[in-house]
Amino acid sequence: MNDVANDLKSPSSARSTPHTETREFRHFIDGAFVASKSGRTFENRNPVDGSLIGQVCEGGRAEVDAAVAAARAAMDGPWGRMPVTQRVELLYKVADEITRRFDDFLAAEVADTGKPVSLASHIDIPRGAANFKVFADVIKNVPTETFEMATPDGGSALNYAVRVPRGVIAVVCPWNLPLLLMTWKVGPALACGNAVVVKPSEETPATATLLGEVMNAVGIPKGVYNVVHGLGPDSAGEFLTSHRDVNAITFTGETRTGEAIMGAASKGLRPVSFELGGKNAGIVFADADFDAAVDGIARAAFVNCGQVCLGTERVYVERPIFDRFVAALKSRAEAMKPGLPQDKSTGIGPLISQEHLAKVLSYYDKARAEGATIVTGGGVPQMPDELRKGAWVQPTIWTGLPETATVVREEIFGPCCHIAPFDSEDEVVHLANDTPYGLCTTVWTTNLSRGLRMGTRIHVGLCWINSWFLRDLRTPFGGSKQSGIGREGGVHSLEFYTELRNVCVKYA
Ligand SMILES: NC(=O)C1=CN([C@@H]2O[C@H](COP(=O)(O)OP(=O)(O)OC[C@H]3O[C@@H](n4cnc5c(N)ncnc54)[C@H](O)[C@@H]3O)[C@@H](O)[C@H]2O)C=CC1
Ligand SMILES: O=C(O)/C=C/C=C(\O)C(=O)O
Repeated sequence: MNDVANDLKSPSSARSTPHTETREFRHFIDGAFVASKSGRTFENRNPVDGSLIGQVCEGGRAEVDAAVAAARAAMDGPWGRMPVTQRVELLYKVADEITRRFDDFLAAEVADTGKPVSLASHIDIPRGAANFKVFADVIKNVPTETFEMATPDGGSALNYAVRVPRGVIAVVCPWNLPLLLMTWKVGPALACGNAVVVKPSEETPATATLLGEVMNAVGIPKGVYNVVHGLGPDSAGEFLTSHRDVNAITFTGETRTGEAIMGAASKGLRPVSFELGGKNAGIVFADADFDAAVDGIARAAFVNCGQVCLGTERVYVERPIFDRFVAALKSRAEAMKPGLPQDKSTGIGPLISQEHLAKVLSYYDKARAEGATIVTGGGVPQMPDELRKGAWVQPTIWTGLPETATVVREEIFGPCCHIAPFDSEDEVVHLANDTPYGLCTTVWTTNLSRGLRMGTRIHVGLCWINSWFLRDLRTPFGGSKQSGIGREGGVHSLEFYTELRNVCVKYA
């Protein structure tokens, strides 16, 4: 899926699931782990077997106020005056400490999500470290503009731009790639000199909490990185995004949640950066390298149990290879063995929760009711007794549905896809673009001209040709239409996490 951090260490072991110990997940505010004033908590359960991992403190207005105040104080303290070179050194240390504690992060992420160790150890945790290193390098190397001008009195003036941090950034996170997506925001925010208040998903509190230990260990000043746990509406998420002393909000998650957060951000006119839902098309032309295309689409549809916003739930295959492609993808889906995260043979983990399982299964039912041919899957796999309470679901492939069918229109966020045949490039461009979303696409062809054309014709923020989820963190990342607002990555992140101030110096 992603090889950006292949140089980073792989784990030797990971704590096994199911869990026998439980623990408490506290907020991390002003450099200290604290419980909620209200004493309210909610459960964190392991989706592999439904076992209790621990209790999570539910933040209210008091915790959000305290975290935002700590972040503001950090901006007014040594952090706000720290030279960029010193900040960069600290961020390298954060990355190194994540790598040193690789096994702890891996165990925490795997317990929260149930995803296979093989996946989390190659994607989630290495990217958690890389997100700090890359943005430390970006901020160190980025120039700003200067303009010299003549003044009316015959003198001169020098204009130069400086990048200043925005201030306190709210970072609202999803559960599908918890450490990766949280640090994708926290890395550049801190590199740019901001302070953050993170609201992790209620489903995955662990790695954001663990990062608090890392921040203290390497000497990030207190108040620079804060975490408040809680839910969304009428809880920490809403309280944070509507807090008047937050200067900007960055969010990854569902489009409807993005709309709610945008409403909150409009009070006080705070800028937002949103990466939202998708209904991404995978397109396979008859001239594609067949095996590579099957491999790419299998990953795009099923990896992380289909819980990737960049995933492919609509596949269009050129008619001459349609039947062969459907058969090959069916074999790939059926070879994905569900099982314990640490088992090397495990090909697919559970969904994140019983609630999400119910949602995905409701789409499986709708597909059946609307007349789909179920090529494979369509239900829940047989699991051994000790895993029966897990959120397991079968990878599923449908054919035969019209473009108006619910599972062809709506984001499911499960390991499933509908495959339809097409007959021409114009037809497939129309089909791919016929959605309110516009996050990404993956196109498979050996015709170079066609590949280049597709790069301009599909209305998305990200277009992969003969690849999928191949990431260079310097590139612009984000969605078009209802899939997002803004771009992050490389210097584009700086556009969101800093403001450019022009300084005009008049001289004789
Ligand atoms: N990366 C993506 O694009 C993701 C998309 N999803 C989609 O969203 C669906 C629902 O999953 P959720 O985790 O419930 O996503 P969500 O968008 O509701 O939640 C994401 C984050 O936003 C917070 N949040 C929710 N409502 C909020 C509000 N009104 N104000 C401030 N913060 C709020 C949540 O607590 C969580 O931290 C999934 O079934 C999937 O379809 C979910 C996770 C990631
Ligand atoms: O590589 C990234 O930065 C992000 C990848 C995936 C998502 O954004 C997502 O699934 O939400």
